[in-house]
Amino acid sequence: MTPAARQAAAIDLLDQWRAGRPLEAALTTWARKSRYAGSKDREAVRDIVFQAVRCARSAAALGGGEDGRAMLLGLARAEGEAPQGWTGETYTPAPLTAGEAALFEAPPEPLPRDVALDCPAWLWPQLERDLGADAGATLDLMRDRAPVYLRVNIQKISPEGVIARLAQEEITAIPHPLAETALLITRNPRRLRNSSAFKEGLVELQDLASQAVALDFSRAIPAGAPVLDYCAGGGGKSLALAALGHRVSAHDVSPSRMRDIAPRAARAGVQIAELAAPGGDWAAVFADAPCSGSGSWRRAPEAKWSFSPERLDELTTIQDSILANCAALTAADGVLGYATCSLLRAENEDRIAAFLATHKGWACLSQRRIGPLDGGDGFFLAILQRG
Ligand SMILES: C[S@@+](CC[C@H](N)C(=O)[O-])C[C@H]1O[C@@H](n2cnc3c(N)ncnc32)[C@H](O)[C@@H]1O
Repeated sequence: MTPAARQAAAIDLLDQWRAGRPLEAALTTWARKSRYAGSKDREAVRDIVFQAVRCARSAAALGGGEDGRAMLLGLARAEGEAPQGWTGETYTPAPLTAGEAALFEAPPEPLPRDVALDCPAWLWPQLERDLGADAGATLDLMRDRAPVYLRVNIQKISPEGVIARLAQEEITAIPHPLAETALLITRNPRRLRNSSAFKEGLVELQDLASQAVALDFSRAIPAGAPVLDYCAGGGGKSLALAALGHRVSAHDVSPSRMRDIAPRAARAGVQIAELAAPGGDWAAVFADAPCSGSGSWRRAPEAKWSFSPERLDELTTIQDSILANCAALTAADGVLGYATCSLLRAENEDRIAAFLATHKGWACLSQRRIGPLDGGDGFFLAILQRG
């Protein structure tokens, strides 16, 4: 496919997204129907679509409309160059109209700050308050794709060993100071899933901040302590904690979300029990609570635009009840870790304050925020202890 033909496909997919279709579903159907599209074409179309969604507000403002065509014109205008090859022939977009061509005759006018930062209008005052001096730089960074990190399974191999193994398959990775298990992939990240190191369970794909949070929680509890991972989902934190030597039991309100845990654990060479209805007194409970996901909007940019004040209210209620449930499962002197991948105080520090106000005998030992400026997703971790 030519670059213009890839853009035509992206325009169609963005129109479907604007009409309410989830991006992944639209991309999957397109890839299935477009037998002429090779793997490089599929990757390129996906990259264009995701970049346009990350920058949906500024792209629409610069492109003069909300549809996919206007969004791509807006992205092109931000780059300072009119799109090439839009002739209307051989599956390319129609030529620019006079009005569209005029957009490229003058430099773009300055946009309001929240539009330029591609932040939902209602959320900007909160994020500006919660992130303080880092608000602009954080949101600006989140207008681009996220770096790819892997977690070294240190039970099986050292980071240096992984770097050498991956180099044989032309994948380059370098350490990151935020987490000793983390390597940043600097070349050929898309090859990782097919690499022998991945297939042999020597590495997992996992964001830097998730790894830092697992390491922090592990350090806050006795070495090898059993852990109840109360919101285990696909098992990212369960696997990271198991690889740090903990005996992990996983639970999720939706057991089907845990279906990947068994094969991932088998690949990593660890055991993780799955509990439908956990009970008892746990010395360590970890709650990676459902949240806005605002710290990972680079990876899941649709969520940025579908998030709403009503959903935030729903989430904070769920987060409070998860904290209360986990507190009831924690033994005397036990430790409870509460984590989110949210940038919002309302889902983080405010939830801990509300918990402490209603749970006597509990103390907060530490709270840590990790931001995209640190290199990975945004994350929050509070370590609580029952007295
Ligand atoms: C942020 S995700 C977990 C991600 C996972 N820990 C990982 O590292 O891959 C949050 C999970 O919480 C689960 N969840 C939502 N409400 C819950 C509840 N009331 N009790 C337990 N789990 C819940 C969701 O099904 C979802 O899988």
